[in-house]
Amino acid sequence: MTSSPSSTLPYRIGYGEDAHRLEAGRPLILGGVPVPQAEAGAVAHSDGDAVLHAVADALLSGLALGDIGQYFPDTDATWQGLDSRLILTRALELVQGRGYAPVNVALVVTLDRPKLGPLRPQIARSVAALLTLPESEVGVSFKTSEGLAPAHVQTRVTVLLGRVDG
Ligand SMILES: Nc1ccn([C@@H]2O[C@H](COP(=O)(O)O)[C@@H](O)[C@H]2O)c(=O)n1
Ligand SMILES: C[C@@]1(CO)OP(=O)(O)OP(=O)(O)OC[C@H]1O
Repeated sequence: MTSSPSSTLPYRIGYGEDAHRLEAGRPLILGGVPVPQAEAGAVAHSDGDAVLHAVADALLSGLALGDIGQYFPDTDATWQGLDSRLILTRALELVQGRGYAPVNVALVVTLDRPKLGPLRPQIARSVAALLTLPESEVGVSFKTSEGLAPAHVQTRVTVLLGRVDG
């Protein structure tokens, strides 16, 4: 897959984003957490978890390892309905294999409805657990699109990667 020269920098920044169209009658999963109040869910090849896709892309980008579409092509039926927690776990393994680990994560979900505030602790806890980070190192923000993109979910993520000694 994508190869990058080995890095010895103490820290590296990663950035990722993902968007999915929303359609009625589908489940909405964000950060590995089902959103029970959602009237519409993501149209996607996998389970459509825009949070986990963006976090995984942020990890990969921090080390110039490409993006999740290269590792999990949406042309491959193997990944149909894939649990996106596996995508994030794979991205984390790749980063760890290069001698880095996430230090903290900041993510912003843009979604008009429903309100996600009540799920903030669950989403932070779920993402943190997948990254083996304390919950306090995962910042979760929510924004509406102010009606500009009502049938759309988007996530933007920054991650700080730190070199692991030894
Ligand atoms: N799906 C969402 C979107 C936003 N929130 C919270 O609402 C507040 C206002 O959001 P604006 O986009 O209008 O600035 C803010 O506190 C968000 O956390 C939400 O809970 N769920
Ligand atoms: C996850 C993959 C693969 O199932 O598909 P989607 O669920 O459609 O998600 P996206 O973020 O558009 O792209 C990455 C894909 O290759």
